[in-house]
Amino acid sequence: MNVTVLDHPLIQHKLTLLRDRETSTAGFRRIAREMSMLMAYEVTRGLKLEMIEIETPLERMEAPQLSGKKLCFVSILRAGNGILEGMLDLVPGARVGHIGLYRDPQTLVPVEYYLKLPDDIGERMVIVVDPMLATGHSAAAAVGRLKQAGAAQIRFACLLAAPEGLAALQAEHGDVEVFTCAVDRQLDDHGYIRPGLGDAGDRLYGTK
Ligand SMILES: O=P(O)(O)OC[C@H]1O[C@H](OP(=O)(O)OP(=O)(O)O)[C@H](O)[C@@H]1O
Ligand SMILES: O=c1cc[nH]c(=O)[nH]1
Ligand SMILES: [Mg+2]
Repeated sequence: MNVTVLDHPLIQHKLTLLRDRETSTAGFRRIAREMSMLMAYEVTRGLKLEMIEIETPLERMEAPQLSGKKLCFVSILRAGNGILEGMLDLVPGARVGHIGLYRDPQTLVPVEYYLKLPDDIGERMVIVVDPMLATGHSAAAAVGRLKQAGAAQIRFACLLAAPEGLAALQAEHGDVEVFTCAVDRQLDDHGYIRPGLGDAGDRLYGTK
């Protein structure tokens, strides 16, 4: 399976803080932002470079810069925004798309309510961000939409994944590389990741 677990000690330490039920809303938001900066560093590791000529204060030299069009983050609203901001701290020139999806609590089927993407998304590397990959239905729906819009090179970055969600995303979109900070044990009967961190949106925005 095309899955990378981000095992950097700082990421793992911060994930433990996020999981802890005692972590406040403000703390959760801050730590998610810190973690996503570290995640962006790992997810962008394979970006291509090209050499350009520059002048230092002392001499001319050839130096590397990122080649091609700027990458595009796509945030799955609303919880995706909790890890988008840290990624933008690290890659401030990135383009950003938004897809609004919520899981129907009874059926766990994602319902789309918003879509706004850059026109030229087909020419960019796309990194979809959402803290949770549970059943995988939201991620698969978002990736399907992006492919319809022409996106060809797609990665998915999350804080936590369930084995069931990874398998579902892989079955539908085997070309998508997934980056996650941990793969947890299982989903429960309500589609929550166990042991998990609870409802990411509610913890980010204090709605429960
Ligand atoms: O893999 P799945 O089973 O589809 O579940 C994961 C989705 O559930 C959460 O969003 P939610 O629907 O709670 O919406 P929110 O971000 O608005 O809180 C989460 O942020 C994912 O988008
Ligand atoms: O555990 C889960 C599953 C889906 N969405 C969440 O926010 N948490
Ligand atoms: Mg939620």
